[in-house]
Amino acid sequence: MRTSIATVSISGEFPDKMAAIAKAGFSGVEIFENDFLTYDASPREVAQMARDFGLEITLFQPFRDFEGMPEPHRARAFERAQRKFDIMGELGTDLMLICSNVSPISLGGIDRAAADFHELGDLAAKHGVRVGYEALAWGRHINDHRDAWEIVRRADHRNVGLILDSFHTLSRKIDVNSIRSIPGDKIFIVQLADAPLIDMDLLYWSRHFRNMPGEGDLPVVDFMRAVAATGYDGPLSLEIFNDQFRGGSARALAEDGHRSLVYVMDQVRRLEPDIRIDVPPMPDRIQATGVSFVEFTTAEAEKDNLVTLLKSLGFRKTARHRNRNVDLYTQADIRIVVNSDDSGDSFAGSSYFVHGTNAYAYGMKVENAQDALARAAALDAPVFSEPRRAGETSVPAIQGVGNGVIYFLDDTPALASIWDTEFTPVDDPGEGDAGLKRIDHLAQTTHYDEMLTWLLFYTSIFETRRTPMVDVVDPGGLVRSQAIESLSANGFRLTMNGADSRKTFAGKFLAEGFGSSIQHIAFTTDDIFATAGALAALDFHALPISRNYYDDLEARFGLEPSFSDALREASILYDRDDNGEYFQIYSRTFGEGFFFEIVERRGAYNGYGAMNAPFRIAAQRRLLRPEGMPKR
Ligand SMILES: O=C(O)c1ccc(O)c(O)c1
Ligand SMILES: [Mg+2]
Repeated sequence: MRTSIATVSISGEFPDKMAAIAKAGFSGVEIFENDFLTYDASPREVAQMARDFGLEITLFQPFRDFEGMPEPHRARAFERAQRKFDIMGELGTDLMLICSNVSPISLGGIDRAAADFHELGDLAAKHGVRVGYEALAWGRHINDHRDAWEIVRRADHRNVGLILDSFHTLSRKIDVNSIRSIPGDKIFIVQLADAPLIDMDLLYWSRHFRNMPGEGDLPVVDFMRAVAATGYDGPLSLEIFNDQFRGGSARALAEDGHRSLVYVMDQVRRLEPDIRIDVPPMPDRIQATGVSFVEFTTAEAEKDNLVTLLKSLGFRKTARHRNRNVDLYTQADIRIVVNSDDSGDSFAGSSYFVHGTNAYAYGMKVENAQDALARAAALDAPVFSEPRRAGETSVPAIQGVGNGVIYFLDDTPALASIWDTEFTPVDDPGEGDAGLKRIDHLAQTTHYDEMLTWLLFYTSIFETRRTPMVDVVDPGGLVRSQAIESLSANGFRLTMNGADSRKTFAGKFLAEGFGSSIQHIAFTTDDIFATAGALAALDFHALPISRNYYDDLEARFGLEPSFSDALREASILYDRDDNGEYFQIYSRTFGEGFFFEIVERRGAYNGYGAMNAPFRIAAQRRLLRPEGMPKR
């Protein structure tokens, strides 16, 4: 598979862009003319730079307002083209993109445009180059790839072909199956971009909101299925105009881009088994069935706070690692590993050193851990391993958000028995159970501009879907929240919270913990009131919630006062929708803003209580104030 990306899609100066593009594994690059014009180097130097990075220049673009012009503009357009063809010779690329004319003085007319292209084809042939015609969704006369194809067909020149761009076709909801009847060898290059569904002007949407395939809402896979059916086997090139990306990390953007192309083609191959698709074979998206454990790294001197909190949640120390200063706390199907191993050769130790106490790793339950590793690796996820000591199992693992570790656990004997082979049981009666049953979800906090990266990471590797993004208002700014969840109930659930401002509660966590990581873990109970009672006996201190919240809740849902009193007394938050009910209790925070949540889902409630989040945040912020509560 030849992969390419336009220089506009990546932040930075020309050499930074090229370096990031090459490193992420692309075979080619589209030179966006403005990036070239504003960079102070000759075309030959740029050609050399691309060669040095091992990149083919797949396309030079865009050339604007060419076809259907009245004289003298028409003659000038040909002169301009000739100049660009000369530059292309020096750049060492043979393909130029001509986007459909937007000029108000352009005349229109399919045959006029075809005649212009035929003549341009002759000029291109003299220069040993080819031109491809792309219908901009907002083109003056041509805004549909079917019309662009008709012009190319009538131009009937071997140096003139069609360029397809998923955004222009999909933004106008043009039937992608119309692509299937175009000969593959007349499609000179295919550009791919996705975008979130936003109802706005097409040009503005295209220039500011495009994103990588799989990050948005457009059916890019259907588009590519149709392209694949034509027999097209040229480069797949990303062309992403995005305001946020312009200021993002070149390396991360290039990596996301490469992952998105591999992911698209993997899906196309599964949906079109009879078409040869050149993408490395890999297992299908991995079904995650839950979280088997979460591991905290901490230090001996610091672990008491965490352990006290765990005990107040009804956890009991049930085992200790045979070789290391690592304890296992359990309750029903929940395992919390507390790692204060400071022997110096462990990743846990270095994570503690950088971030302090944090939930740096978790174990994901999958059917086949090796398959999970293979798929993640094929999608460019960093494979994680560290030195093992005698008697320790190597668990397949990758690194994800904030370099945190995701271990894959399945039922093969070595992995299923790890808690027995690596740990020795401890006889600690504990102080009582709180009725917590399993991990409902993990919540990862990231910088807002990393959210798309991690959404793509999770949805491309695992069989998950993302829920719509919700805005959570924190008095210090907006936090955007989106969940990633398995398609089956009781599978894997994770929420991502993206913070822009360090004045938000989530933003403070990022700033003080030095980066993205798990900020909270939610456990399930089957009986929230019984759990609240048990927690009180364990000296657990729930996050206190304001009285105003309960007054509003009662009014909003028409609750019985006795019911809302019971919620208030136990500091339980409540939500309800057509599917069922949701109850939440939060712990107070520890460390740099980490906390636990306990939830009960009744009926088929499938959300995360988003409307309660501002109340939770306000309560957490109140506790952050040194005096606790404002003076009256
Ligand atoms: O927004 C534009 O002008 C523009 C230019 C070139 C392209 O290939 C494209 O898809 C859009
Ligand atoms: Mg384009």
